[in-house]
Amino acid sequence: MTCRRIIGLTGGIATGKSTVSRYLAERYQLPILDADLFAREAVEPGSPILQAIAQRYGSLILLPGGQLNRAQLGEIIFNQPAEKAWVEAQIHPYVRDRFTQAMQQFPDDQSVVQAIPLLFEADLTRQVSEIWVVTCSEAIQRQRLISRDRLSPEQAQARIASQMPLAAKVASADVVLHNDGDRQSLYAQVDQAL
Ligand SMILES: CC(C)(COP(=O)(O)OP(=O)(O)OC[C@H]1O[C@@H](n2cnc3c(N)ncnc32)[C@H](O)[C@@H]1O)[C@@H](O)C(=O)NCCC(=O)NCCS
Ligand SMILES: Nc1ncnc2c1ncn2[C@@H]1O[C@H](COP(=O)(O)OP(=O)(O)OP(=O)(O)O)[C@@H](O)[C@H]1O
Repeated sequence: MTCRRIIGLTGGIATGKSTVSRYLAERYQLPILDADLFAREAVEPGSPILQAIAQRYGSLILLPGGQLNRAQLGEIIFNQPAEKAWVEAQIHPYVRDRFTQAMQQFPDDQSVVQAIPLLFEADLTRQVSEIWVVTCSEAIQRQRLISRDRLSPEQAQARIASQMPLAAKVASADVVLHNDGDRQSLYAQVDQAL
């Protein structure tokens, strides 16, 4: 019998998922598969998905080097739900396939962390064996988002509002990590959960 754990790590935007996954990788040597990285891969220059995006929004959605202008696409999708749905319909199937493919490289008994911001929204909960939700108060979330991504309060609010409410994610979690304090307090909760 294997005692493999496939940890689905999620939470709200800027609540601390990457901080937890970095710690799990460094302290416990757990492999991390990151949906945000796969989603970036999906829109690399030359990819059919980036071509479809440029066709829909015009070439101004591309930077001079041909890369996606992420700030501009963010402005579109976090303010227009129908465009968010269209972009997700392009990118999510690619991300799903990448998870399936990436999992094949691990032996059956290897525990793995899947960091997926939209674990619930994209209905990916069945591919993990337990769900960890990183949460914090909305005031702290907004402040961390504004400082990290240099957003206005309105932009930060639109991004937070575009996700399922954090309380609903917390209610469906197997493990809840409260990230209102310092990093050491967050790491202590991770140690406990493992
Ligand atoms: C809009 C984009 C270009 C903004 O890029 P940017 O570099 O500013 O942010 P980044 O990709 O690092 O994402 C930061 C965070 O935003 C949140 N977020 C990203 N996409 C979404 C979305 N579709 N819905 C809600 N929240 C989202 C997540 O919490 C994520 O961790 C980018 O997020 C994107 O391509 N999103 C659509 C693809 C997607 O759904 N990705 C989520 C993982 S599958
Ligand atoms: N306990 C903490 N104390 C202070 N700063 C923190 C703490 N936890 C996270 N941060 C900072 O808050 C910001 C958001 O954290 P992080 O990038 O880990 O969130 P995330 O959930 O991965 O975000 P996203 O959904 O946007 O990918 C980062 O700048 C990070 O350094």
